[in-house]
Amino acid sequence: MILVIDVGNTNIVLGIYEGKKLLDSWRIGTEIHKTSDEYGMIVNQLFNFSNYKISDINQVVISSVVPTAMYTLEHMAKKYFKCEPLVVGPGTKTGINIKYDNPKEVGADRIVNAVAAYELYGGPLIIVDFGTATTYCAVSKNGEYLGGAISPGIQISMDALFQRTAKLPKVELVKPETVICKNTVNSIQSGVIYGYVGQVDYIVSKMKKEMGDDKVKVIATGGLAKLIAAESQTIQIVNGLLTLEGLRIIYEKNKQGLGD
Ligand SMILES: Nc1ncnc2c1ncn2[C@@H]1O[C@H](COP(=O)(O)OP(=O)(O)O)[C@@H](O)[C@H]1O
Ligand SMILES: CC(C)(COP(=O)(O)O)[C@@H](O)C(=O)NCCC(=O)O
Ligand SMILES: [K+]
Repeated sequence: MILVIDVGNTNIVLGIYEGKKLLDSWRIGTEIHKTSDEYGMIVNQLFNFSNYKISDINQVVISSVVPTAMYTLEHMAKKYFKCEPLVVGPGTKTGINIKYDNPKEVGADRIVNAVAAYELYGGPLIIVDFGTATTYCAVSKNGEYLGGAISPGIQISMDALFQRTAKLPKVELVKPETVICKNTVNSIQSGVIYGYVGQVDYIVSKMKKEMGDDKVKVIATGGLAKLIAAESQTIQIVNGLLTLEGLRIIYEKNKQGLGD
């Protein structure tokens, strides 16, 4: 069994795979001040609760866009799982040819998503990941990572509105019935959610045009994917487990070189 860990700016998602099968997954908050021992104890409790043993795991695979948390989790893997974790980065085999100006600059989560989506659905495709930030990534028919776009995430857009105004409250991210709203709470929900749907459909349509292909598949993932996909005209597939799947596939591609 392997333990895969995806460290985002808001959440750390952990999953256990046996072969291709995801046995369990958990989501915990990303806290850069937590120590490797604290993370070790959280993982230990999650394992205990679900009746898994730390010793069942023969490899830990990590992708992170938060460097401090990555070092902490690497250390956690060494200390508690007695293994040298596979950390997605330069040198990791992915099967994806990165066409970014500087390939090292691309967030590991974006690469991992691209690996998963390309393997599961085939290219050409666009991945939209609704995390802390929203990322758009284009992958060609031949598996080239063409690049994409990054915008402020839905929750942080909403948080900024609350923080920088005197009278606007913090509201729940739910879709109001109508776009024209008659109270402040619904008006904010309307602007943020329908505005976001517009952003997604506009960017995806422009990306498709630049890719010069009508058969581009559009896959959404991340904490808030379902909310937007329900309203979007361009998103075709929602796969909330894309990053975990990508980590499993990357493990398969790299396991020969690992010491177990
Ligand atoms: N299961 C969920 N249901 C609804 N919202 C979620 C869920 N998981 C995460 N979120 C929200 O999605 C946003 C972050 O998504 P996530 O994909 O975990 O981000 P990151 O990868 O950047 O840590 C946050 O605003 C969080 O509150
Ligand atoms: C864009 C991101 C902040 C998204 O992270 P997330 O929302 O998943 O926490 C992350 O992928 C990142 O730090 N990327 C580096 C810059 C780039 O991809 O070009
Ligand atoms: K993410």
